[in-house]
Amino acid sequence: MIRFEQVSFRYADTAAPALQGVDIEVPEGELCLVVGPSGVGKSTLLGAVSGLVPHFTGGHLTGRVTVAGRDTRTHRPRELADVVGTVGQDPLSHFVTDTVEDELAYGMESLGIAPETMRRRVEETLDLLGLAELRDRPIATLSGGQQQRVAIGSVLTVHPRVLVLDEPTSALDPGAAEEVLAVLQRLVHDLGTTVLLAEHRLERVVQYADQVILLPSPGAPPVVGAPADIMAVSPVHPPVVALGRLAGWSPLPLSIRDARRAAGPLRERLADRTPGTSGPAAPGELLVCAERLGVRRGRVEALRGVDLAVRAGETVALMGRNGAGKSTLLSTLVGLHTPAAGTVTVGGAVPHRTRPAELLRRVGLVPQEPRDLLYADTVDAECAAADRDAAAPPGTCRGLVAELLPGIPGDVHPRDLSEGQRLSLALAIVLTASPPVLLLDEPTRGLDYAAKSRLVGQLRALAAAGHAIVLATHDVELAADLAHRVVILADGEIVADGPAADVVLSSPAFAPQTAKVLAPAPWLTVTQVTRALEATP
Ligand SMILES: Nc1ncnc2c1ncn2[C@@H]1O[C@H](COP(=O)(O)OP(=O)(O)OP(=O)(O)O)[C@@H](O)[C@H]1O
Ligand SMILES: Nc1ncnc2c1ncn2[C@@H]1O[C@H](COP(=O)(O)OP(=O)(O)OP(=O)(O)O)[C@@H](O)[C@H]1O
Repeated sequence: MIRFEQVSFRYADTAAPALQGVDIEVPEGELCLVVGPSGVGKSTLLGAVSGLVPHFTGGHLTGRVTVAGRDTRTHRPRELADVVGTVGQDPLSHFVTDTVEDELAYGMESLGIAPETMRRRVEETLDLLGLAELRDRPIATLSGGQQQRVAIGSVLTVHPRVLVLDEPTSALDPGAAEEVLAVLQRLVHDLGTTVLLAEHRLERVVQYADQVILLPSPGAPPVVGAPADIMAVSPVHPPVVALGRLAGWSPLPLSIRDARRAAGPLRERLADRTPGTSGPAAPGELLVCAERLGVRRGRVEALRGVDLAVRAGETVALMGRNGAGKSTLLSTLVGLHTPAAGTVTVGGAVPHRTRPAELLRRVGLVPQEPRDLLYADTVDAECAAADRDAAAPPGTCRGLVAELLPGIPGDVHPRDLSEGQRLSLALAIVLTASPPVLLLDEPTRGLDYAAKSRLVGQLRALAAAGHAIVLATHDVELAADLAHRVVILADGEIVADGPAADVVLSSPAFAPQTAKVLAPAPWLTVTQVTRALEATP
């Protein structure tokens, strides 16, 4: 259904090819997963299938890509739209209408599908993706995850034969991610749809894949094979595979269920050991304080009666369903919303009444969309500006970028970075100022496991140095690894607030893979298990 014949591709004005020697075939009715480190070329590969590469990106493509027999070089994306449905990494840039319902219908309208079929499919999709209550909403007022649901829905309604999805679950809460993957699997099984999907959070997807395409390093040809075979050698792999490799399980399990079956001996070896405690060394001064906080966004009561206290040295993960109010809480802490009720202070200042320049010295936010933070023409200029703004020694920001994700060129436009590269840049800019309170909205979108673990290392060091860190995340593995405390928001209210281990272990939705495999023992991460096995008994 999708065929690459000796494909290489180079973006204009770049030295190295983004893709080289790609010779692969995806049969009809398969779910094929594209994996590999950040910036390796996954989005580029997907773009070559939907025709965005090279028609919209420019650059030079050699070899041949065909989809359902159509050559994507001679067919523009519009001429492929009846066969290929695409969801990109940045849904906002793809929306063509204003409201949820119009967006779901748009693709069908442009293909001339009958009105009664359109009505039915819109209703089905609203239910399927939990969007019914939001049907009349302007898309611009939706939360990040709600927007991603609309983007997915808008391609599903068309029933294309091929779906190309670039990190489709990156902004979804764990429950919604599972639902979307169940829907995709049903399309593959029942309708013979072919799905090509790139994803970093392999724990969410690898068990659904028929085939895995691994891009091991930039410009290297892909390695293709059965999921278990590729996971045995892949530099990127989910915690369940890391556990399996550590314990020498064969065959290598990809699902929690298979791992639990193999885990008996490991459980015994761990029986008399305990994971170290993960509290902050000594929680210090109160840096963030919200009391009975209420915030309205348009007609929506986005936060209600929120009490939150965060002290120096603490790392708090904010979790909860899409639209629960996580981003609203973070942006209120940097003064972007005036509370409708209650009080809020950050480092002793009232955010919405404090001048931005003054507030910057107390608190920094890495927004959900890193682009909101970037305005210079090159990575180097962006870094130089960050050093100046923060009065940091020249080179500080560039050094942080290199530490988070090596290999990002200095002379490219931030617009031309991959998703993970752009996020690393935004993180580095905020870390340059090293504010006492650090807020991060979904800080691991687009990051590979190695980049994520370097980020965890840096944030741990900042917490140990007395910074207070609050991060909104759907990444249960990140929360389990990094957070001292987990706070769960539901519909604008706090419904749980406690030590990370207690909160994530008490709910299957928020439990990391290691915990599920080794339950009831309270292990959260592969790192904890590795350390315990290495320690002499
Ligand atoms: N328009 C462009 N112009 C120049 N270089 C580009 C452009 N788009 C992407 N690149 C570069 O091509 C390489 C591959 O990018 P791509 O977005 O395909 O990676 P990716 O594997 O999808 O990354 P991520 O996991 O971070 O989303 C990166 O080094 C990126 O900087
Ligand atoms: N400008 C706006 N006008 C009206 N409602 C809004 C606006 N912005 C956000 N909302 C609503 O406020 C609620 C909280 O949104 P928020 O972005 O804080 O959620 P979130 O927990 O961060 O979600 P996600 O996990 O999807 O990022 C949602 O129901 C959202 O639809």
